[in-house]
Amino acid sequence: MISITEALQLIDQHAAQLPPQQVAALTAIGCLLAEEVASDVDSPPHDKAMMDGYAVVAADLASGVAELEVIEEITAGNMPTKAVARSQAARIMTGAPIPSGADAVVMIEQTQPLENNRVRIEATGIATGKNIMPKASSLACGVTVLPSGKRLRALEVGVLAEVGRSEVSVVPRPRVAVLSTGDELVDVTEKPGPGRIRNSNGPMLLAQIAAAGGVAENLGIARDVREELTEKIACGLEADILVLSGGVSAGVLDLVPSVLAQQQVTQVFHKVHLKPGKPIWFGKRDVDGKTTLVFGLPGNPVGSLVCFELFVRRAIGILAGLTSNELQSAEVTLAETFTHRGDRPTMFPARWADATQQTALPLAWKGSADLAAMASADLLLQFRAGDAEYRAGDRLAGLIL
Ligand SMILES: Nc1nc2c(c(=O)[nH]1)N[C@H]1C(S)=C(S)[C@@H](COP(=O)(O)OP(=O)(O)OC[C@H]3O[C@@H](n4cnc5c(N)ncnc54)[C@H](O)[C@@H]3O)O[C@H]1N2
Ligand code: MOO
Repeated sequence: MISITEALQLIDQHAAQLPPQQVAALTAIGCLLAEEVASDVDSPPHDKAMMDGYAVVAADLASGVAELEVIEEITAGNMPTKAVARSQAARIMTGAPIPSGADAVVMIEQTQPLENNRVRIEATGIATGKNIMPKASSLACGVTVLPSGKRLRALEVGVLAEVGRSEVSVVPRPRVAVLSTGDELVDVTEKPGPGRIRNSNGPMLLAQIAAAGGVAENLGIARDVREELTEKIACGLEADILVLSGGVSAGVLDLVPSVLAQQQVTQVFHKVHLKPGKPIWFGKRDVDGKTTLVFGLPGNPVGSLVCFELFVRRAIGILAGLTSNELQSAEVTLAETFTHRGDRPTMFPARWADATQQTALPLAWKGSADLAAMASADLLLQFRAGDAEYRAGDRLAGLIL
């Protein structure tokens, strides 16, 4: 059986960044930019008023007081039609182009309208450039605004819009299909009959995929029947990653590994020295230039959750172009003494013990099938194999949920 570290190394070896795709900028939040984006405009496109007021010749305000002739009104979106000469002013709104001849803007609050298109201004410190943003001072046409490799946030979508880009080339979100297997499973909408339980792993995995930046595809439930599994797995192999839940340990109905082998999925590893999640299966299919990574997650809900957070999330990250920095796990401090018993390294649910999320406390937890207790968990703490007493202040690897 391999270790968690070896399993992660194998995933790193077999997962590769997806080829870039042109997508709508609005759908690209969280994606890695796969091109250099340059501006096709100057920003601002003209010397622009930064205040509502009057465009003036600064020299007219040298004494701090002036009465000027108002020659026109310029609103944002319109071009001036007249030049401003000495002793003249143009009424101007924020964002509007500065008329030729004017070299400063006086705020409306420092002015008083007079009869016959005249204005009185009382304002000190009106020098050339006052309240004007020069053309192209934010961005010049042709200049790179976003480098390739930048992760897109909402603000980058704004920058893309400013430079006329509604579509952009990015490393796309991986498509991840989920198939829950097991005769005992009923859909969330059904009341389970005798011997049956609801399929909680399916919806949980779909939600985990979305949270990890993947595009989730629901393949529903497959019975432990070879034909049904074969058909649904074939469908799932169209995705970038296929995640199966259940049927990977050693039960009589655990058909998943053999159905995968039939469909040209090659096993990379089966079973990791880990609790919960030991029976995890990982493989890869390379057919006609199309690669699909396949994870068979243990059916026990916490095993499924943990294996997703440890392994599938990492694979999604690599396909989406995350850097090794972004893939790193956190280190946290144990808040109280804790004795851990077990023969496998264990991902143990814990909650934050302080508001600054520095120290953590393990929860009361009944093991791999106890999903309900997980609802109080903020993170998973990694304890090593073997019985050991940990002290308050000990540093442990933590996986934040
Ligand atoms: N002889 C062995 N038996 C088992 C081993 C082993 O190594 N040798 N490993 C144990 C461990 S650890 C786990 S975890 C489970 C994993 O088994 P499978 O992945 O084959 O999963 P199933 O047997 O189908 O189910 C296990 C458990 O989880 C429940 N389940 C399954 N799917 C769902 C779902 N979608 N939603 C909610 N709950 C689900 C299922 O009813 C079972 O109770 O094997 C141990 N046995
Ligand atoms: O390792 Mo299994 O996932 O306990 O329960």
